[in-house]
Amino acid sequence: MTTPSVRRPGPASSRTTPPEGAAAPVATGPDPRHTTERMMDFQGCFGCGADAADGLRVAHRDVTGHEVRTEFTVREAHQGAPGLAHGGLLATAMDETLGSVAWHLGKRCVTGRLETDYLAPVPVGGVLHLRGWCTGVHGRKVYVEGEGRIGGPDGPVAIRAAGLFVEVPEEHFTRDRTAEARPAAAGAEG
Ligand SMILES: CCCCCCCCCC(=O)SCCNC(=O)CCNC(=O)[C@H](O)C(C)(C)COP(=O)(O)OP(=O)(O)OC[C@H]1O[C@@H](n2cnc3c(N)ncnc32)[C@H](O)[C@@H]1OP(=O)(O)O
Repeated sequence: MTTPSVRRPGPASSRTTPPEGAAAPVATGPDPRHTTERMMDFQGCFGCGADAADGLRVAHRDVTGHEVRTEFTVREAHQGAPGLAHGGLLATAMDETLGSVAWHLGKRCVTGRLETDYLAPVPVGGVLHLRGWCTGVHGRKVYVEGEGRIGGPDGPVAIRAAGLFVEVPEEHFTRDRTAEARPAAAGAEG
């Protein structure tokens, strides 16, 4: 008797697949991280920032065209089950990598949607080799896919992902959101 193979579709759903008419990825300007002093000085990112004491310290290794390579070293503090990386943190490392693809294309983006498939556990002490690439651009929407491999850049795939990143103005990061963050008044409609 042959064992039926498990069907593993690609990571992208209809919401993370570029629609008909989407443009091929082309850089439309400099990386917005390098265009203002505020961004150039910013090291607080939980994904990659040197000033984020408890951050993941995802290391950006290489950019080729619309493809980015990073590495995430899994430490004890990143455990979910004993000895293994927490899936949410692996998704964060992937978010960092895929988001960076959009920024390298000159697009100041935030994550609108992130989809992940977990194919193999990632052990503490291991290095996840991540790769993200753009699959298309449609208006403000940047479509990105990625994978993370263990044991080396050509090792087995442990995680796959697809994301939709949405371009926002600089004001998205500078606006005073204090009032929005306050608890809603008692009796107010949600
Ligand atoms: C320092 C640099 C670091 C670089 C790496 C960064 C990695 C980390 C990235 C992050 O963690 S970002 C933080 C997490 N994400 C957020 O906080 C985003 C919160 N959401 C929003 O702010 C807004 O919902 C958003 C800006 C995404 C969209 O709101 P808008 O009012 O600007 O636009 P709109 O809602 O009209 O959506 C624009 C288009 O995107 C589509 N869209 C938005 N969210 C979607 C979604 N979730 N699924 C599918 N489509 C979506 C939407 O349908 C629409 O499509 P069309 O143009 O075809 O009409």
